Amino acid sequence: MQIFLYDNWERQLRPFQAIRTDWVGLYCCGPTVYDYAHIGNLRTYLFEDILRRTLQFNGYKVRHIVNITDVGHLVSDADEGEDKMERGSRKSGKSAWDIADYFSAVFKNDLVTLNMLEPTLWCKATEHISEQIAFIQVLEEKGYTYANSDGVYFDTAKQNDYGYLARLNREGLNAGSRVALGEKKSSTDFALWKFSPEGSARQMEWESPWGRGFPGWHIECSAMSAKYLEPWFDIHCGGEDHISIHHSNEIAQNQACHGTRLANFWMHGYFLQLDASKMSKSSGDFLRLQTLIDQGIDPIAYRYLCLTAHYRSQLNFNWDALSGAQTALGRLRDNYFALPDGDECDSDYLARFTEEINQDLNIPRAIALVWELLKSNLGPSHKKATLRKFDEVLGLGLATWQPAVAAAIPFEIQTLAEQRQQYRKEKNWAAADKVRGELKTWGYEVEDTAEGWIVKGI
Ligand SMILES: Nc1ncnc2c1ncn2[C@@H]1O[C@H](COP(=O)(O)OP(=O)(O)OP(=O)(O)O)[C@@H](O)[C@H]1O
Ligand SMILES: [Zn+2]
Repeated sequence: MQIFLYDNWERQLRPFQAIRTDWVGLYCCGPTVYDYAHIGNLRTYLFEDILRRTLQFNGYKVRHIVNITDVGHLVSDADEGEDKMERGSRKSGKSAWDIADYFSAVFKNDLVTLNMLEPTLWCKATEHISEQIAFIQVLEEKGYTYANSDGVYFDTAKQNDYGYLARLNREGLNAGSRVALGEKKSSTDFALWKFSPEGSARQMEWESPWGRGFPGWHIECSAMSAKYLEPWFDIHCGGEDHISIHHSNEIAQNQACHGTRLANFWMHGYFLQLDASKMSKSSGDFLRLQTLIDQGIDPIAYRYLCLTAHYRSQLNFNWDALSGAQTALGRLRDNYFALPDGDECDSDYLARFTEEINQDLNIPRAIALVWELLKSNLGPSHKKATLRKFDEVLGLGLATWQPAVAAAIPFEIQTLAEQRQQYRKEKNWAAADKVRGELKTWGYEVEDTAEGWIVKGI
C-alpha cells in the first residue's frame, strides 16, 4: 500500500518512493550531549522510531543513522557564544569528554526504556573531524567560503535559494540584523570551522588547514550522512526548531558540495510544550524520563501519550493526560493478556491499520482502531494476533508484557514465618502462636497447602 509522508521541502504530502532498491536511508539529528535529554527531545525520537517502524512494516529495510553532537553546538544556534559542551564542563567540573560519554549513555538508555529500535549506526561528531575538514575543503575550492578572524564561514549569498526549506525572507532578515552582523557578510552566514580563542586552550580542538579550532555544528550532519548514507538519501528528520537554521544550513552545504538537497523528504517532529513554551535543555526547565518514572509513571505510558497526538501538532504536557495514558495502557495490556494466543491476523483490520499509518503516520487514528478492534466481534485469538501485528509499529511491547506478580514478601516476614514453622516442628505451640499473632499484626498469615506452607497477605 502506498505510503504518503509530509515533506517540509515541498510543504505537502508526497507519495514515498525509495531512492534505492536495497535500503531506505533515514538520518535523524541526535542530541547535543551536555545535559540530560528531556521528554520533549524524546518525543521527536519517538516520532522517528514510529516512522522507521512504519517503513519496516511496509517491507523496507531501513538504514537508520543518529549522530551525537559532542562538539561545536554553540549556546546560540546563530554561531555565537560558548560551545555547549565546554560550558557544561565548566559548570560541572568534569571534562567535556566525560560529560559527552555520560549523557550519551543516559540518552541511549532512555531510548531503550521507551522501547525504541536501536539505530543501525550511531556516529559522533568528534570521531569524524577529518571528514568534516574534507567537506569544508571542497566548499572552499568551489568558492562558497570566506574566513574572518573568528573562523571559516559559509557565504549564503552564493546560493539563490538559500533557506528555501524554511521559506526564509533573506532580505528582511539582513535588513533587521545589520548591527549584529559582526564580521559576517550576511546574517544567515554560518560557521564551518571556528578558531580556538587565542591564549585559552579548548578541551576539544584540532589542527586544520585554516588553524587550530573545531567544526561548526551543521557540517557534522552533512559529512556523516554523506559517509554513511551517500549525499542523496531518502528521509532526514529532526525537531521543528531545526527547520530554519540547522537543516537549512545542512542543505546549503550539500547543495554546494554535492548538488543535492541532501534528502528527498524533510520531516519534522513538533514540540512538546511545557506551560505553553518549548521544553528545552538550555532553559533548564524540563522533565526527564526518570522524573516521570520517579513519580510512578510507566515509561511506556509516555510512549502511549505521544502516540495519541499527531507528530505534526504540538503537544502540551500535563500530568493528568499522562496518568490517563497510563490507565489506558493498563487496560490495553490487561485486555491483550486475557486473549487466547493465535497466529491469524484479521486482514480487514490490518488493511485499515496500514492505511492509517501510511497516511503520514496517522497514529492517533491507529490507536483508535486498536480500541475498536478490542470491542469488535472478531474471534479472541484473531484479535490477539492482529494486535500483536499492530504493535510492530506502535512498539508498546504488548507481547512481552506480564502482569505484576503478587508483591514480594518482605524478608523479615519470611523469616518470622520460618521461625513459626520451626516452633511447630518442636511442638512449641505457645511460641508458634505468638509468632502467628505477630505476623497477623503485620497483615500476613501462613497457609498450609498440599505442597507445604506459604506465607501470604491477609
Ligand atoms: N520541546 C521539544 N519537543 C520536541 N522535540 C524537541 C524539543 N526540544 C528539542 N527537540 C528536538 O530534540 C532533538 C535534540 O535536540 P537538542 O539536543 O539540540 O536539544 P534542545 O533541548 O533543543 O537543547 P537546547 O534547549 O539547548 O536548544 C532535536 O531533534 C530537537 O529538534
Ligand atoms: Zn543535524
